[in-house]
Amino acid sequence: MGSMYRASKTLKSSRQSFSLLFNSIKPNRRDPLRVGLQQAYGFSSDSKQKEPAVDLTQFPSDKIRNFSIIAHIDHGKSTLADRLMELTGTIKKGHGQPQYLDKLQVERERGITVKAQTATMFYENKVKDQEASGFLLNLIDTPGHVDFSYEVSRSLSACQGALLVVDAAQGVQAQTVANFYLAFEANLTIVPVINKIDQPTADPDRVKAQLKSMFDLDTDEVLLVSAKTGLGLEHVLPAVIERIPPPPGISDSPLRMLLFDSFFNEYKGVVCYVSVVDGMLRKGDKVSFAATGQSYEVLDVGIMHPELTSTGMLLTGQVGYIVTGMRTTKEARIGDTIYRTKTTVEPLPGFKPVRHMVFSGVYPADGSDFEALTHAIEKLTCNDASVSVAKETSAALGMGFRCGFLGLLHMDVFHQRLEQEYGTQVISTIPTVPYTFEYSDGSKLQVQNPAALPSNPKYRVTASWEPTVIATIILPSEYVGALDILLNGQAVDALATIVHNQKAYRVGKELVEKLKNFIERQMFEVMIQAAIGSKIIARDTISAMRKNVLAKCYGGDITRKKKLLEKQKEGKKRMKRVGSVDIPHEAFQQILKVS
Ligand SMILES: Nc1nc2c(ncn2[C@@H]2O[C@H](COP(=O)(O)OP(=O)(O)OP(=O)(O)O)[C@@H](O)[C@H]2O)c(=O)[nH]1
Repeated sequence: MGSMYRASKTLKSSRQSFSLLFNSIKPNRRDPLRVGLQQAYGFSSDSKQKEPAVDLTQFPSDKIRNFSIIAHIDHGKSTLADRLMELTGTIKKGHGQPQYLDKLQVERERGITVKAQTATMFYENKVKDQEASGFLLNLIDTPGHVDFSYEVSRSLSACQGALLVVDAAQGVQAQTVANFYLAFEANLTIVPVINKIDQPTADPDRVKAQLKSMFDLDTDEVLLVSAKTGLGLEHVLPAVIERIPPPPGISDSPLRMLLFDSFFNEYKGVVCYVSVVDGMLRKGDKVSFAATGQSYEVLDVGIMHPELTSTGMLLTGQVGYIVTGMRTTKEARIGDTIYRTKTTVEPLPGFKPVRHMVFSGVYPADGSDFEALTHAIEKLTCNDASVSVAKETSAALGMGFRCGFLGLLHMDVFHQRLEQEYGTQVISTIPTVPYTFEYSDGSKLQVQNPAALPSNPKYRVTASWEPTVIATIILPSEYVGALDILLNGQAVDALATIVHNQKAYRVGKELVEKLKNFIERQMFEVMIQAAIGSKIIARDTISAMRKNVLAKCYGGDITRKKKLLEKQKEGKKRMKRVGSVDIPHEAFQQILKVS
């Protein structure tokens, strides 16, 4: 094996080999935007097959850590990835292009990540008095916007841990929660990182408390950093190495790899991003894809460092790419298991199927360009497996496709990528959600295109459904009024309601008024209050029925009359304090119906 690598021939000790390895890896100076998108993905027409630059045999599983960077949008994932790549010499410091891994034009123009990107880094970890030890770290930078969460969940499948990045001023946000649960459900070790501590409005203590109360994360384990200034960054990679477990695969088991992403390259065909779960792979090996049953020879294999770098092999636990000469994108099914041909392996679980939220028609702006659009969509969906595509024809627009997306931003980005990366001008129809119609014969029809709804069906439509969301809304308590209704100071739980702060006063006032109409007068005064916490926001009173205690008191003994009235008042006070207010069942129904 050593004979395959120039570097490894001269190795004397592992310490020496590590520094040799470092010297053999030059920071990549290419500017992906300048050299164009195809090259940014790694290959160009004049790119010759390079000698393997890295000897991966020095990195058995226990020297590997695979982790994602996850966060809410704009909390600084890509900037942190930049700093970590600089720290490890993977890219040159001040390479002049912030958010290096955001390579697509659409990402640069919009300032958001839409594609997860992997970078392999080499890092020498020094623990106190021990000798420094070399590690191979695979970092996956993920998008923050909810429309691209499929990218996040796929990336997590190639990792054992995640850096959960939170903005020190904004604190925990919606996608922090969603991404935390994605990582948690995938059983990953979570390393909490509070970023942007350089901001004047940063409040790391508040954010730490949020991380503790919402996710039960240990506040002592939270790293405080500024990806902008570099403050605290030296603690990140040692924490990754100490806390995140190495990949669990078995090196002497038959090869099993997970295909977790892919893209189409004009010169090489389909390039597959893989994570090696068990066994090892070398260039020239024959591999089969479980879902398609197709077999190929591995023509090139390597790592993303951060551009594609041939290594001639991939070992258990490593993340990299393979080229097999696959020409059609349909052959690469994301989530597929790749194994050595003529061996039998248990397929990996793959990914949950995508649920498309919006559908729209995509047609060539010039009707005659249908073929060009077909090719462009085929290639782009190779790099974005979350889009569904089905051919359709419109009387007005000719031949086109009905595409399913995860959201409106996803749809917009897809159109922009078709235009920018493949020069295809498209017309897209008004986006719609999928509807289900039930007919009088009991049959059901799912309609993703308004034009596909039969205008004169044989059977009557008896019911129609549109998608509904059962949602849990998590928001800071100051935005919610927990509106209690109190009768004589006692909360009536059945009437408590959660409303938006802005509506709380109106709703409280209305409920109090209605209660006044529906509750009958009691022997004592009834105070009706609407409250948010301890604050009373609306109030009214139902006066007491008055028993004529003076009825039998003839004559004009004013002192006795006063005494009787005082006694009555005292009794009512006591009743008001201890007595329960009688709300008839029907009154409840009426109040709730009206409210
Ligand atoms: N002040 C300050 N700004 C930062 C820091 N880290 C990142 N930023 C800025 O925050 C903005 C967003 O940073 P990105 O790295 O693109 O954030 P992201 O999480 O990758 O964004 P998405 O991938 O689109 O979700 C940029 O303007 C960064 O310059 C930091 O530590 N301090």
